[in-house]
Amino acid sequence: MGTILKLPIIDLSSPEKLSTSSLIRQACLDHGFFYLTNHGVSEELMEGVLMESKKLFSLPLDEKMVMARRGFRGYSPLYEEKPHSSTLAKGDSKEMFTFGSSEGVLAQIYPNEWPREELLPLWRPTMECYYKTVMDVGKKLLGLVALALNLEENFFEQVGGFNAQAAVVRLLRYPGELNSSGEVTCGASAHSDYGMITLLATDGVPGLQVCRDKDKEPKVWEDVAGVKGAFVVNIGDLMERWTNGLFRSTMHRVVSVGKERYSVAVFVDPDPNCVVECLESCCSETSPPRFPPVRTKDYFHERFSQTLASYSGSG
Ligand SMILES: O=C(O)CCC(=O)C(=O)O
Ligand SMILES: [Fe+2]
Repeated sequence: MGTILKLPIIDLSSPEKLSTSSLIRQACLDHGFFYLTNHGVSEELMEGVLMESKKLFSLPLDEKMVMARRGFRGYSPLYEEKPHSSTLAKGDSKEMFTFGSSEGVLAQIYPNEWPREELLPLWRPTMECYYKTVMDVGKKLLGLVALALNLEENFFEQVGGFNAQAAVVRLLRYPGELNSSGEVTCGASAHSDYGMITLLATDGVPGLQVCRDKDKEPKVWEDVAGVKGAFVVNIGDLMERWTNGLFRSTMHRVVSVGKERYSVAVFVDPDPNCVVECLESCCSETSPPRFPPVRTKDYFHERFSQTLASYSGSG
């Protein structure tokens, strides 16, 4: 492991909205990563989600394959995802389970897969509770991000950037296998997240690393330590586009440390129909828009079809 990166800590419960939003602005300019504390999701719920996640991944493979991913949601077995940067011939050493809101139009287009109630009775209520609770965090946080960009607090909601039914939760299990040749084994190869913001909870096992300068060779990877009870938050590519590159969607990966690891990533993403266009407040004569407007669903379609084997784009 390399050096540990000291990330800024943002206290979501602070009543000083303006000073919190300026801390967020600085964190997004410098790192694109920060810790979020006092967010209102209880440790009990976070631990409950990790526990239920462990139970799901412990099911026999054929039981998990009944829920195999169609489109965006469901179970993805080991090695299914293979980002461009992957050096592994067989894909990332991780298995995942993705679900979204059970309510609204999107839940009809992309139906959730659930494990059988007889097998895991607490699974669905725990996950649905987590989804709803984290959406409140996402909404509050995006309000502060909007303030950090000198926009109205409800800007992202108004433009469809925040839709409490468009987020997805991804449960991850990294088996932690090590390569006998001494090479780095990636549970998640170097990538940036596609969407707006990601809220990550982990079981405390290390492995997450960021590369602050993706153009520098050789790449410098710094470790992100887990902080108990805190979310690790990072900016995604669509937010980077929105801010004309001002806020950074930082490259990151998960390396194997020889120990099994569980994490839960919540991708707070725009509504599929939301058009993401460089904000005027982030452009000027000397800094013209660097990205053309893009519809979220078209952007995701392109990105997913590059990384997921058998991606069809529909439910
Ligand atoms: O598991 C982690 O710590 C990070 C996962 C991640 O980066 C992702 O799923 O996009
Ligand atoms: Fe990621």
